Amino acid sequence: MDEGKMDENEWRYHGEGNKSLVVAHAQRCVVLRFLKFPPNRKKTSEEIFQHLQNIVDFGKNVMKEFLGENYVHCGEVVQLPLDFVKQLCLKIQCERPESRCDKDLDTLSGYALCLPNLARLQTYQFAERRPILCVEIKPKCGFIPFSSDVTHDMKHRVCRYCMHQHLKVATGKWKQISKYCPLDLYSGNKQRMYFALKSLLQEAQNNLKIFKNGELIYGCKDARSPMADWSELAHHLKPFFFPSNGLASGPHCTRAVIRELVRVITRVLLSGSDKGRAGALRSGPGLRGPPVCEASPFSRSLRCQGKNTPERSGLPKGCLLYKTLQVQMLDLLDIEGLYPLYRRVERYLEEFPEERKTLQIDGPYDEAFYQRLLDLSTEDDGTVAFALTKVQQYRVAMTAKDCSIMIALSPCLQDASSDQRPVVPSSRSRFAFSVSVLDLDLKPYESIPHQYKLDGKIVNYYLKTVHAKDATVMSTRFKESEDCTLVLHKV
Ligand SMILES: O=P(O)(O)O[C@@H]1[C@@H](OP(=O)(O)O)[C@H](OP(=O)(O)O)[C@H](O)[C@H](OP(=O)(O)O)[C@H]1OP(=O)(O)O
Ligand SMILES: Nc1ncnc2c1ncn2[C@@H]1O[C@H](COP(=O)(O)OP(=O)(O)OP(=O)(O)O)[C@@H](O)[C@H]1O
Repeated sequence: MDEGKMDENEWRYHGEGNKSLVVAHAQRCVVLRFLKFPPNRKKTSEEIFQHLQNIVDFGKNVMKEFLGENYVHCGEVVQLPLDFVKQLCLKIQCERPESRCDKDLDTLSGYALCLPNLARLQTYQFAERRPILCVEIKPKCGFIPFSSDVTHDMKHRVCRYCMHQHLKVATGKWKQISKYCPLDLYSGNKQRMYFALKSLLQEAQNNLKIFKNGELIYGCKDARSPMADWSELAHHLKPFFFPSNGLASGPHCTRAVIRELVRVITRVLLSGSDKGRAGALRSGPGLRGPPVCEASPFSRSLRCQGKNTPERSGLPKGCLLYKTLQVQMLDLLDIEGLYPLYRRVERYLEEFPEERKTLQIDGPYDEAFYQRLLDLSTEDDGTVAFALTKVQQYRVAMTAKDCSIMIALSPCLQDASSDQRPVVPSSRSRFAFSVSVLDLDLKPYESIPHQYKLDGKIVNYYLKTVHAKDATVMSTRFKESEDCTLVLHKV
């Protein structure tokens, strides 16, 4: 990229989250990722540069190690002309969802991250002529805490995502409770994974987006977004899954197309070679905690039918979901066990503020930082060193609980080789695919007290309002017979 000759008209708004905003180049397969801040939050250009460089270093030295070279794209920090950034900011403002406009794009430093556009197959530098479908999933935390520091029994039975849903609906963030449960997606059991993916398609919230040729065609910006339209989605997807077949339109076609999509995504999620050092964590967290969440409609429906709980995770060890789960499980103590250790580090820093640098609280995220994450002992010897290791592991785990997985699918031409990229078959076509992870920014040390308070709020709200009315909730969630229909489909 020639930073000297930047033209805002060559870039389009692509998407944003709570902390960054992304624009995509119209022709080339690259994006620029800018940081966002609340208005009046003054950060120097040097601080912003350092923040971005930390993101790159953390990706390179930690996440690539855990998740594997092929899945992680760190990008590089670029310096852009300030005039270009200001014009770009004005140009895209009207496309930003209102709910995200509480923060402004950083137009003062001129720094951004340049990354491959993961909504297209990233092995090519230039946009391919072949159509590309991309599914982005933010799976969230895939396990139930196993720590003995947990004080509410409910946290050992219902996962955080399912509990948090109720608070989110009560506060107006989303309109309705999703049937998605991360434990179903991470189960490795195909039926549970189908159910999880279908639930995401029904109620995408911020957990699912679909792009066609880099354009968002499915996803939900906020609670005011219109209801998801499956027939419109199927219309977009039909040429991918039934390319030369005159499948009639209508509900039958919609169902067939959605089913193909769900099957292909499941296969891709279960694929993968065992590269990366998540294995370094295998002797540690392992598969602990209950295998199902009591609030998941899938497990509830099995119980309704008098069937046993489904089997424990069958995720293949090489797949990205497995590796992500291993990193999430670095949260060995749960926030309840971690918070006192955070307080210990805080007290130490109050006494010796100059030590903040030595403790690598704000980086550098280098090889030494990575090596310390591999110490999985939970025996507290009362030292600051022990507390610090657990705090840093918690931050890394929280990062893995909030990252997104991008799956890019490109139809293979009949009998053509796929340029050595992996291929996934569907019933009427084949796709070359790539899987990547995004949003691997290490969670800040300062967010720990917020996590502690939020955890209490989520559990208390669930206990007070939902669990008390459990019988009612259960009957409403099971009015729709399709919950069971999916379970009964042969895989
Ligand atoms: O706490 P959670 O689980 O609600 O996660 C937050 C996300 O909300 P979600 O529940 O996924 O809708 C939240 O996503 P949204 O802004 O709601 O789309 C952010 O990802 C937030 O991370 P950060 O503070 O921007 O680094 C996330 O905060 P962290 O907890 O990961 O720091
Ligand atoms: N390299 C990329 N290629 C294509 N799209 C991307 C890329 N990076 C980010 N995006 C898109 O931009 C959106 C916002 O990016 P990201 O999730 O990194 O924002 P964030 O503000 O850090 O998120 P959060 O709200 O979780 O803190 C993503 O959901 C994704 O759709």
